[in-house]
Amino acid sequence: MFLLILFAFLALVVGFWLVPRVLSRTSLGHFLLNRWRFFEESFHAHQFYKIPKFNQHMQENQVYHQVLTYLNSLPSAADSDFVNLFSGYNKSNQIILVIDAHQVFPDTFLGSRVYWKFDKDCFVLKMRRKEKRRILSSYLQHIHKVADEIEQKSNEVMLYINSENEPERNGRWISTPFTHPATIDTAVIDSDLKNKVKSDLESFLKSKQYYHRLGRVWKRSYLLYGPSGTGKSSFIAGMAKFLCYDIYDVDMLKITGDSDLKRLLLQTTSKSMIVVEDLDRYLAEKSTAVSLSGVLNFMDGIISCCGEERLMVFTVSNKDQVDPTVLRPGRIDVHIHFPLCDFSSFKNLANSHLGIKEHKLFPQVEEIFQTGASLSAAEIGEIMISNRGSPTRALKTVINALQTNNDAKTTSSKTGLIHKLTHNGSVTGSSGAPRNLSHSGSIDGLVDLPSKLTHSGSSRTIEESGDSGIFCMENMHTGKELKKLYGLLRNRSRRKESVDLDGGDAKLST
Ligand SMILES: Nc1ncnc2c1ncn2[C@@H]1O[C@H](COP(=O)(O)OP(=O)(O)OP(=O)(O)O)[C@@H](O)[C@H]1O
Ligand SMILES: [Mg+2]
Repeated sequence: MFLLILFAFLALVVGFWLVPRVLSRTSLGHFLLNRWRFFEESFHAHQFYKIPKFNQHMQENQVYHQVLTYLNSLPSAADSDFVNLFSGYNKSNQIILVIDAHQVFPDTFLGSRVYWKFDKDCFVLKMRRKEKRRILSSYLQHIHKVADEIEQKSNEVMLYINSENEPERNGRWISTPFTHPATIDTAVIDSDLKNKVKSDLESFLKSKQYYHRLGRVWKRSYLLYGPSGTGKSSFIAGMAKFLCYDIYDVDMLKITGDSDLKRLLLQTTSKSMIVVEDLDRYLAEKSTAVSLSGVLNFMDGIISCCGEERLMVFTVSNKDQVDPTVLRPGRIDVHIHFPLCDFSSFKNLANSHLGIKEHKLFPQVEEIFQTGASLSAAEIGEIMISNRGSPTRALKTVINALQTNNDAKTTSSKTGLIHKLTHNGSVTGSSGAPRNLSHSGSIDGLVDLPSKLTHSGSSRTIEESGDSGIFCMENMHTGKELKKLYGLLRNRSRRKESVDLDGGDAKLST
């Protein structure tokens, strides 16, 4: 009898305490649970919903994106057999879990169990047929809400670039998190101008009803114009971060024609910025397969209504050389001028780069600016970064570079060709058009139109310095050296062709 009681007691301990614990810690338990679920589920009739990544027009399906965000946040995603671990985009010490393909993710909503299966380009939702009327629509709304909240919290901006046109590829845009550190506030431009841009963007965000009442597409186009290295691209980054919009950076060289450009536009989403940099160069050189009319339709054609709440941003170095039809209101609503540095922007750069508000060399710098010398913020900024350990050396180098720029201008008025020292010490050549002397930065379309200003088209041309490679500014501090180099390069430039480096693609230009 005693043995029987002992045996019964042991059986109870094993049955109620040991077995569940062993099972919950072993893959056997996991296996049995899955089998049980499968068994139980097989008594119900199910409905399946497919959510493909792209629709029939190859546009990204927003529901797919939301489901992905939602599933990644579910505890069942972390518990699945395979999970991808990635480092955080903005915080490298953060680990992000991302679901893996071919896994099944159970979820419970309003007391019903549903299952998600994930394949590379498609999600499949499985739910009991008898429950679909009760939960489907509110479940999808729930996913939308949760995904929206997660995205708003993450504040993450994505950069999309267009790939080559490969028929077997689904969609042409390749995305990566956009982690550019520039903001509108870090741009060294007139602070009034910054505020005007910010309030223009803010009022755009609130204007959906207004645009629709007028029968207009809710979009706004910006033209950023000015010489190379004046901060146009960095400002675009700042605008995207300000709006929390994704950037679609259109590489016109990879587009095979007008209809290809339209297709690309169709594959963009709303709440985004479509960016075309150096538009003037593509149009002038005819280096893209897109025609002028293709560009005009892209900017303001009937197709531009697809995917509202959009900003289009174009950069050019010299807007006077762009066909006026490209610039008409509607195609371009706001013109922002990015001038070369003046003394005031130089002081802002000295403050941000060297941490100095005043210096005994400032009067000398001001004087040389007054003579008409000027360099881009990129050039002056780079000199300051290279010499940040010694503000005096940095200022002296800036003075020398400005002096050289001035000398070059004087010579160019005779020879018609300017050679100037760039930020990294290399020598640039640019067309000899006169540089403007207004440096305040201005915004047309919103306020005054600085149409009287003309700017030299300054494509960044780095001239090879022969055997020794590109000259480096860090090694040169005296005006004598700079002048010697300038003279040497002037002689060389008459004989040699130059290498045009732009966006990393080296291209010979003569
Ligand atoms: N106004 C500015 N304020 C702050 N930094 C600037 C400014 N202009 C240029 N820079 C700095 O110079 C570098 C080049 O700037 P950016 O690429 O934005 O110039 P860009 O006008 O787009 O030149 P490009 O026409 O050659 O593409 C960046 O590192 C940027 O931080
Ligand atoms: Mg740029």
